[in-house]
Amino acid sequence: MSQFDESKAYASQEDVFFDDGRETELLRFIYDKPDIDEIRGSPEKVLAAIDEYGRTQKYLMNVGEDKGKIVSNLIAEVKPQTMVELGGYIGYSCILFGNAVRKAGGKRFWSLERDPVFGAVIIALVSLAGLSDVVKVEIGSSDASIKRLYDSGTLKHIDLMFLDHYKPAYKTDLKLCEELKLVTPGSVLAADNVIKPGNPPYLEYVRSSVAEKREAITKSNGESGPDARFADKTAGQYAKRQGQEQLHLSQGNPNLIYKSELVNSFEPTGVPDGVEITRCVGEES
Ligand SMILES: C[S@@+](CC[C@H](N)C(=O)[O-])C[C@H]1O[C@@H](n2cnc3c(N)ncnc32)[C@H](O)[C@@H]1O
Repeated sequence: MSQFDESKAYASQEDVFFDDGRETELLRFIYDKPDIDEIRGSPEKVLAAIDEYGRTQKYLMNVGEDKGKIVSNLIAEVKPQTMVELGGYIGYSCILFGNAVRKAGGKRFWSLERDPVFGAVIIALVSLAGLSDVVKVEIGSSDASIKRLYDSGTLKHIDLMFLDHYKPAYKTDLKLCEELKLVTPGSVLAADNVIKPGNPPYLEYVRSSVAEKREAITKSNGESGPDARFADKTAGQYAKRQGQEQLHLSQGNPNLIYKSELVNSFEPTGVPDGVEITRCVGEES
């Protein structure tokens, strides 16, 4: 793993680090820039302006340059026709990966974001970056959005999925995608924040054998709340707006065979983190 370049570190993460007005402040920061006309139509310049805000103004919970590069390289390798991200925030990963999907010849990048204000910021910045032809933003809870897009025939298969939303929902949303056959052999998953704050239930699931997953179904207790292994802060991250979270319960498809590896990297602040890259390589009958 390469060293973190401290000169590009974001401001440190505060106790309250999102949903305090900084997301709309970011829009003003970018649109007030004297070179706004040169930023228009350039994904790279929009990303640079977001990074400048994160470094000089306030922390933003973006994937950042280092982990972003891992997923961008994966996009160049997988060449997804359709990529889905769970959790868009202000659109950093959406612009970075939507641009990479377009460059790789892909057709669609879906950003599923629950918060309507964050969703509006994503739409504004995607438009500024000139990516509205490839990127579509779906506002609503990820499980409901996945089902809605599937039911309408809009989303038929996921070639590559970036998971970066409510940590306890990584596993439950993956199982929903398996059940709907959106994730099948050939699909690839990239899960953020598997070190900070960590995601033991998700890592256990994608690293399990088919036999272990079949066995786990027989022991499932049908609870719809977050797994007890998550810290309270992680389990309650969105409690201000959501109250008690309800997770979609699905048996998924335990017969899918995954090959999974951790790639170590850094948060944009320089704090160590990692991305779990999981490839669905087959299905047992
Ligand atoms: C870490 S941020 C995403 C950062 C973004 N991927 C990036 O790197 O630029 C997590 C986002 O997930 C959203 N979110 C949380 N739970 C969600 C859910 N169940 N469905 C959709 N979005 C969700 C939050 O509102 C927040 O904007």
